[in-house]
Amino acid sequence: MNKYEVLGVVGEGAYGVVLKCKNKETNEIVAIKKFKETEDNEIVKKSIQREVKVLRLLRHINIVELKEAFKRKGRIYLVFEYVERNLLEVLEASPSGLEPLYIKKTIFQLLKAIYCCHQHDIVHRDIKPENLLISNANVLKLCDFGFARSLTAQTQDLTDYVATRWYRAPELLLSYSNYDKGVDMWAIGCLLCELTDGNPLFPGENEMDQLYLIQKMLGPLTPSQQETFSKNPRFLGMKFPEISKPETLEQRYLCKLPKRAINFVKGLLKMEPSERLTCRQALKHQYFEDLPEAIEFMKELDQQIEQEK
Ligand SMILES: Oc1ccc(-c2ccc(-c3cc(Nc4ccc(CNC5CC5)cc4)n[nH]3)cc2)c(O)c1
Repeated sequence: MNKYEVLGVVGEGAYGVVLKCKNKETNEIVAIKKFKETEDNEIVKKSIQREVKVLRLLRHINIVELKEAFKRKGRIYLVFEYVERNLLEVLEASPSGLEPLYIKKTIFQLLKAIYCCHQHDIVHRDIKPENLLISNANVLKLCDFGFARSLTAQTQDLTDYVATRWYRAPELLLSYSNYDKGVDMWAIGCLLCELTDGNPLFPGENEMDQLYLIQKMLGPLTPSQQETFSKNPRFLGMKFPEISKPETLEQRYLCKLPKRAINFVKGLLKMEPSERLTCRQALKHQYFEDLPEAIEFMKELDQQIEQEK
């Protein structure tokens, strides 16, 4: 850390802290994640190794770049590119929501980042405004893979999973084992709605309230989700309040989103994970068909699909 000057804190969590730093030799501004635990803690060491392995896999313009990793006095440091702001700050500057074209461009960039993750069988699991960085040129950079997991990983060490509740898919709220790429698609649906009017779609105050708000808009849990709920000791003896006045997505966003955008969100917010749009299907959705960068990307994607055949 001698070659870096600490300029401030940009993020803090159970893991440690993310610092804004300047490289004294090059004057480059970077973000450095400093882990709280030393490498003596074997569980933490394995978790950091997994995080670095994931980060080294994911090289993409819309994913924040890991520049280097080093150890000093038993502590591990990850050096990343620094980006000027996050989407939470952009939202806070526009409390009634963002411009429709800005939303479309931002969501399309996020889908490209998640497509890169999903192609490597990596699920981010914590998509939210704080984890979406926005450069001065409005380039989106997905960050913080602290909760990302490889679907091919044998271990299901999910006890540490405390990602943000408001963007969590029903299957994650009900259990921590059977999740897949659909949890990221759900979060993107929640995010698009929030960018539209500045209000979180499902601001649950606890896990029961979260599940209640979801069902109030999207209908009841699926039979298998209801079975998981009834067997989960965390919810023993609990029942959902009667849903007096359900409000559909259409009712809530009819005057705020065009029909195509509402169809797109409905494709992401399916209660049954297997019915949700995949990232590839989302990228090809009608909602993006008037976006020039989408037309170009579709050509590349179709060529890639042809090559994969
Ligand atoms: O596994 C991991 C762990 C950490 C990261 C990570 C990498 C880079 C960053 C980062 C943050 C950042 N810039 C930034 C972040 C947050 C803000 C919000 N305002 C802050 C509070 C004063 C403003 C700017 N640039 N780069 C943050 C997290 C990562 O991408 C993956």
